[in-house]
Amino acid sequence: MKISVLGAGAWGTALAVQAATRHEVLLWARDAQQAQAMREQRCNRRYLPEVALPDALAVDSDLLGALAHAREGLLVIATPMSGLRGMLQALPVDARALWLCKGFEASSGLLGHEIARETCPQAMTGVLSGPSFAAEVARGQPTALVAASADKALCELAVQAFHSEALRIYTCDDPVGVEVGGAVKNVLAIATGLCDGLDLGLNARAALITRGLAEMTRLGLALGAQVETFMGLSGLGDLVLTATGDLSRNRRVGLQLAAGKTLAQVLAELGHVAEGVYSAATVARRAHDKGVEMPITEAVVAVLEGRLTPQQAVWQLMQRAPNTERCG
Ligand SMILES: NC(=O)C1=CN([C@@H]2O[C@H](COP(=O)(O)OP(=O)(O)OC[C@H]3O[C@@H](n4cnc5c(N)ncnc54)[C@H](OP(=O)(O)O)[C@@H]3O)[C@@H](O)[C@H]2O)C=CC1
Ligand SMILES: O=C(CO)COP(=O)(O)O
Repeated sequence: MKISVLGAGAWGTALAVQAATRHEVLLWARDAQQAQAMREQRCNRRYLPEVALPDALAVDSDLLGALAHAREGLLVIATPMSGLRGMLQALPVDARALWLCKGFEASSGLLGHEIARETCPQAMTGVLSGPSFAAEVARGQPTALVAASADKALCELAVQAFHSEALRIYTCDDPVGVEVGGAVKNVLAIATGLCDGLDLGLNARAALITRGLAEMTRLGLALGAQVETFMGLSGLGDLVLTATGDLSRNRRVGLQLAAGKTLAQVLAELGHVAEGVYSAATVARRAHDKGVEMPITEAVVAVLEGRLTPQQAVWQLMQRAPNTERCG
């Protein structure tokens, strides 16, 4: 199959490296100099320096060429959420496209499938998500993902493209739930980073993950998702990975804020996108619009906006009135 991966950050590069062992893959970078450096060095030094690019993987900065390459195959959008709309607008009308980004678009407050409905309603689109640190996928370590779309044929195409000895691709007909899980887990990973950075202990971390999952589920249900999706790879699975794994950029944001750095310092040092930083306020707003309570998310927003210190946010959460445990 011909596949074009649009976006040459850590995740796009990792998936392109994996798929290039079995398919004709082209990796598109928007920066011509970066594309040239990757071709010459056979390595993405900026975003995934530890992994060699296979000879079979083509790298280019010509977007029209990349779209034409996968005309009959699969387009994979691997930009951050902020770049998704632009990519969807560039798609051919009958494209088959999956995006990898996890978040809400900060400017509109929309999820990927809502942006696709606005920009390319005739294309066959969906999302590929789940617990997957790029470096582990690029090294061929066992990973399970979920492809979600209203279009079953697109899910099957994702399986053909990426299912392999190292990567299991499950399919799902609940793109809303899969996208809510991917977006909210990033905010909760910041929360868990804050918690661990303040050395609050393992009990506190388990409580945050569990109550965070309840927040994610509540928002998802209000937006039309299916409850089981939150027990799956894109919900609980990705939440556990990102909240506990130090490879997570979102978790690292929380850890560094707890250590007393400013958000500007943390982002400057990170060198990669941390989607939770850009999605947190939208998650809180969409929850508010639906009358959904998300106290952990609101605490993260307050810390990111500098309205509360990490310690004050913890104090505020612990002062909440006793409540019945509801998991969704
Ligand atoms: N890394 C991971 O393990 C995983 C990441 N994801 C998700 O995938 C998405 C991408 O993450 P990741 O690859 O790690 O990010 P990185 O920070 O590693 O790289 C971002 C890449 O996107 C490019 N880019 C940024 N804005 C645009 C735009 N408007 N148009 C085109 N390209 C753009 C950057 O190019 P330039 O250098 O020119 O700025 C860079 O190549 C995120 O939403 C993330 O949540 C999902 C699963 C796993
Ligand atoms: O989504 C991811 C793993 O599934 C990557 O998480 P971070 O963006 O926090 O690194």
